[in-house]
Amino acid sequence: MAPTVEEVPSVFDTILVLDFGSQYSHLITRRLREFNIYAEMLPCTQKIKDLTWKPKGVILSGGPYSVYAADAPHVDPAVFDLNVPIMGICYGMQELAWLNGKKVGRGEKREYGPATLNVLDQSCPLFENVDHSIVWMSHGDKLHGLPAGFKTIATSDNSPFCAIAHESKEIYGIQFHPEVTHSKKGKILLRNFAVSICKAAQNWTMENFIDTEINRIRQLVGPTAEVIGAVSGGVDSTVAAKLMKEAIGDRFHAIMVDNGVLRLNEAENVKQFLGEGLGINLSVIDAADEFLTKLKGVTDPEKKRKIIGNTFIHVFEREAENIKPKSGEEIEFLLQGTLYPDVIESISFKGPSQTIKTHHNVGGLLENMKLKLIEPLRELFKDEVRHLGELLGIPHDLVWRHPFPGPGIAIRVLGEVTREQVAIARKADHIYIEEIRKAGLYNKISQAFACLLPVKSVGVMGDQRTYEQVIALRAIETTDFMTADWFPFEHDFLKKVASRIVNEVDGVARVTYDITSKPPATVEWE
Ligand SMILES: Nc1ncnc2c1ncn2[C@@H]1O[C@H](COP(=O)(O)OP(=O)(O)OP(=O)(O)O)[C@@H](O)[C@H]1O
Ligand SMILES: O=c1[nH]c(=O)c2[nH+]cn([C@@H]3O[C@H](COP(=O)(O)O)[C@@H](O)[C@H]3O)c2[nH]1
Ligand SMILES: NC(=O)CC[C@H](N)C(=O)O
Ligand SMILES: [Mg+2]
Repeated sequence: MAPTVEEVPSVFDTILVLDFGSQYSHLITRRLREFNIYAEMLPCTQKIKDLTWKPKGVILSGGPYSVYAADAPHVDPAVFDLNVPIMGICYGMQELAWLNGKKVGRGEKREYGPATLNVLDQSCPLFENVDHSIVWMSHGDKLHGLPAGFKTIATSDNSPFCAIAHESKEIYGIQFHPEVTHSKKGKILLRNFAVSICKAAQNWTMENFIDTEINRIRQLVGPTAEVIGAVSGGVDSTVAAKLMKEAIGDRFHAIMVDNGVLRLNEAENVKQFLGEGLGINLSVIDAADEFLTKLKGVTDPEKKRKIIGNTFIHVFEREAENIKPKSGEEIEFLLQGTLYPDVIESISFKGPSQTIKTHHNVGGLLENMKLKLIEPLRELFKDEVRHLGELLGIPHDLVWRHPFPGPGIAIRVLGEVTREQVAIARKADHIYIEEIRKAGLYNKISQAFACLLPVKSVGVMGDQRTYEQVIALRAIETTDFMTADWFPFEHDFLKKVASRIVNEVDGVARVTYDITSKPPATVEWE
């Protein structure tokens, strides 16, 4: 059967995760996908009648609210008319109880941390191979009695209703969080729910996704229309571009903007590995002067970010006008490398969070350009994108590159960004990364780079006094870039890098290593 142009959930069996705002909600989706079941998260306010696909099962996530509060969010009751298995986790279970008798209230004591699961009903398919395991609790409210039509299927010391099940329907509630790794057998429990209870097929593999997605793109774009896209040489845009190339060949036009704050030799490298190596139809636009002129005299980090973001859009739009489609028609589509975490962020049921810094890339083009958007990676997490990249034959080193921010070295040169300052930061960064690679550490580190600080310091070289700037090195380990810890290099490694940078980079007299985690710091310095 040929896949239709509908979304992925129409092609793969899908578990719907309704998000009540727990910090762990997206992990439920992750865990399910780890055993090849496609899962998609939508806000708890999702109207079931607006779904264009039918889930194989539904999970109600945890959340920070109390179900009995006046402003607490509640699930669309139509979810019960889908007649598919439902499982509530923490808030999700309390919601099931609230809807069936309102026996939920504040617990005498809050419960954060480990508990031992004591299964009462061993015949329950949810608990195959999970009895007596450690589960993770994080709640202050609890059930004060059994909801109508339910029975207790597991207890723990502090939770007499640790897990409940409906007497006749496939509806379950669990007080603990199976999605966090501290729940030792949580993943097995989630699999039991999805596979044994929901009967979801375990066919969500990147191999299957490639075929589905290429077909989807071809049907969406049709036989003649053409597509443009911004590519940076980063992982996401390269994988998206390669997928487009596989789907529609030269009808895809990639544009790379050399904004003057890219890594050393980056534009030439990208031209080579994307253009020649992967056969992608690529134009590299040298807009360095334009960017650097606009950045002249600007030192405020947010101002720099805004200038770069706006200039990106400006240059991209101008260059898109210059692309002459083979068909003679107008370009119809714009490719974007949006990933699932971006989607989650925009749908998450959490309300606005504070802006720490404005992340700027080539976004916000759509309205002006009247282009239709194609986002082939919007269902994928970063590691899935990397796996996809490997399967598409993109070289390993490229697939595993550290992320590089859109504003580039401009946010790594503190203070005013000039050609000279960029050149210093670039050289130092190049040496640092080269040494990291030589030491076999590149893949152990999530991201590493050098920053140029706008301070001068006294040194002595060849009996001469020097008075030059300072380079700060940063290397972090993280899984999601939301929190991060600094990487514990051996002292000899740091010694070698520092010595090379001071010796080889004119304008630098001193090197420091940044040992701040995120929070309280961020990954980038600006
Ligand atoms: N110099 C550039 N030229 C053209 N497009 C760019 C440039 N820098 C960023 N972009 C666009 O902004 C998007 C987002 O940047 P982002 O850094 O998040 O992704 P990436 O560069 O593709 O991958 P990575 O996370 O590995 O750096 C890119 O996918 C690309 O479309
Ligand atoms: O594409 C991007 N455009 C940006 O404007 C931007 N700012 C930060 N980053 C990257 O995001 C991650 C977290 O960075 P921060 O802790 O500094 O916010 C790190 O990986 C940063 O490199 C950006 N990426
Ligand atoms: N983690 C949760 O879902 C917590 C649910 C609810 N807010 C409680 O404290 O019990
Ligand atoms: Mg990037």
